[in-house]
Formats: sequence, C-alpha cells, structure tokens
Amino acid sequence: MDSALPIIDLSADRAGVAAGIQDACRDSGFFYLTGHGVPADLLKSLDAAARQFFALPEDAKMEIAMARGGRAWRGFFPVGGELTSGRPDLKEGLYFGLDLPDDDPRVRAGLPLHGSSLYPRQVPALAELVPAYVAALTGVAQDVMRAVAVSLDLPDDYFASGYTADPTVLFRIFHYPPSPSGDDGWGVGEHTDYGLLTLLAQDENGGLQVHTPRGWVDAPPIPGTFVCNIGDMLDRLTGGYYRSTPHRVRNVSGNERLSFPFFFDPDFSAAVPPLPGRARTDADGRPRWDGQDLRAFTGTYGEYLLGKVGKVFPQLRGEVL
Ligand SMILES: O=C(O)CCC(=O)C(=O)O
Ligand SMILES: [Fe+2]
Repeated sequence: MDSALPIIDLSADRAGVAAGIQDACRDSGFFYLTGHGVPADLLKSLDAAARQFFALPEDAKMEIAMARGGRAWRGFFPVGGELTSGRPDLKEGLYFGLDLPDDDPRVRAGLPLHGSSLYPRQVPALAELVPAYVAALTGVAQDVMRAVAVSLDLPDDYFASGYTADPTVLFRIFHYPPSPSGDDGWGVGEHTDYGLLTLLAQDENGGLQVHTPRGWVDAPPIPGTFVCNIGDMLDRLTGGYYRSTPHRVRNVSGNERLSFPFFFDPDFSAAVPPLPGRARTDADGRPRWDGQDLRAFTGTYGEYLLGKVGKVFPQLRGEVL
C-alpha cells in the first residue's frame, strides 16, 4: 500500500481548489490540506498537553469520564470504551464540542450533545488550547466548505449561510496505544464519518487506511497538513456524486499514537435532503460499504448523528438518549 491521496493547497486560487476538491471527492473523498494557516505551534502545544493527560493514572483520567458529562456527551473514555462497527476499539480518548452556556435554550431543553466540555484539572492548558483549536479549525472548515460549494456549482456561501451557519462541531483527541504484536484488532474499525467534513491532524506514527476505489491505501502523516475527508451528509446531499469513504486505523508503529479529528457537520436541527439536480444518475452506482441507503433516511442531522453515536457508546445510550 502506498498513499495515493491528493494534496490540495487551500491558499491557491479558488477555481483550482474547487477543481481539486471535486476530483478528490469523486474518487476517494480523502485529500491532504495544506495552506490552511493554522499555526504549527498550536497543534504542538495541544499534542504536548494531550500526552500529559493520557499519561495520567487511570483514576485521574476517570475524573472526567463521559458518564459525568451527562447529556453533553463529553469527557474521557477508556480503552475499549467505544465500539466502531460493533467491536471495541484499541484506543482511549477525549470528547469535546462547542462550549454552550447552561442558559442556552438547547442546553435547557436537554438536547443531547449540547452543553459544555469537561476539562482535566491536572492539565489546565487543555481548557485554553481546545477552544482555540476548535475556533481555528472552524474557520478552515468554513473555507473548505466554500470551495466544496463552488465545486458543486453552488453559491460559495451556500453552506456558511445555511447548514453551517450554526454548525454541529465535535472535536476528539485519540490515543492509540501500540497494537500488541500479532493482534488483529483495530484502533478504529472500518467506518465512514457522519457529517460534512472531517479535518484530521495526526502525529508522526501513522496507521490510518482509506478504502479507495483501488483498494485500501495508507494515509501516512505529512507534516503541516490535515487529512480531510467528507462525511455521510455530503454523500447524501450529492446523491452519491461525492462519496463518504470507509477508513480505519491500526497503530503498528510501536509508539503511542495521537490523532485529533475535528468534525464539521450540519446544523443539528436541519434535515439534509439531496440537492435538487444532483440525482442518482450522477453517482457511479457502487453500493455503499455497509449496504445502507443514505437517501432512505428521513429526519434531522441530529437524529442521524444520535443514531450513530448511540451505537458506538451503547452504555451511555440508555442514560442519555
Ligand atoms: O485517528 C484517526 O486517524 C482517524 C479517526 C477517525 O477516523 C474518526 O475518529 O472518525
Ligand atoms: Fe473517521
């Protein structure tokens, strides 16, 4: 396996960026992003703080266990605590999102996934760095979505003034311990992402694999880039013209791997029906990896997301949903 994923420079001219995005999204739905303007030092500080957190004893980490995050569904989950594709993942992690005040109407109404994040008292820097990183990546994601809109012959503010005027934003930090040798488990099992766009920062250890039309390929780290991929909602919006592509992770580096996926998704309350004029005839007719028909779903993005998240955290589902 070698990496065949394209690199797109977000600082290049708009038409070129849009054309590159169209090619990538019609192929594997994955590309590397450069020219994004996020300072390297921000990620470096976040990486250092996250390593400090994951090195804490388990009971210290469990002080901010997800079960304590209530309906906001934030905090720490231990190795084996998350099930992608029905099997426990070989990773632990931290879940964050937009910090909403207690008097936000959505928090008052008890809407799942809305509220404030849990930050560890042992690593206070995270409470500063995470919101700064989320703000920076939100700007990048809006810029990428502008280019996605242009690539679909839509007005460039199609998303910014609609689905992502009030986006659903989820941010996670994952720690993948080295896979025991001979182990055939996955750090993250095969899955597609749920929303519009994922921007992934990964450390130097690698392990991400992407199921392109030519088979599985590695997405090795390229310093200074994000791995960017589209999610189920862009697949659904475009009637399969753009594909959300399965990917998975196995950490065979022998080191502690960290990754930082940032998910940029539609407004929780929005239904995301296929775009008029982007009928199935545009798509290549390949059945989806899991047999699911994304067009068959009716409901809001929030309902779609909760259905997915409830499957990967079955123990929380009962308490929160
Ligand atoms: O850790 C990675 O490299 C990818 C994680 C991922 O695919 C996800 O969180 O959806
Ligand atoms: Fe993913």
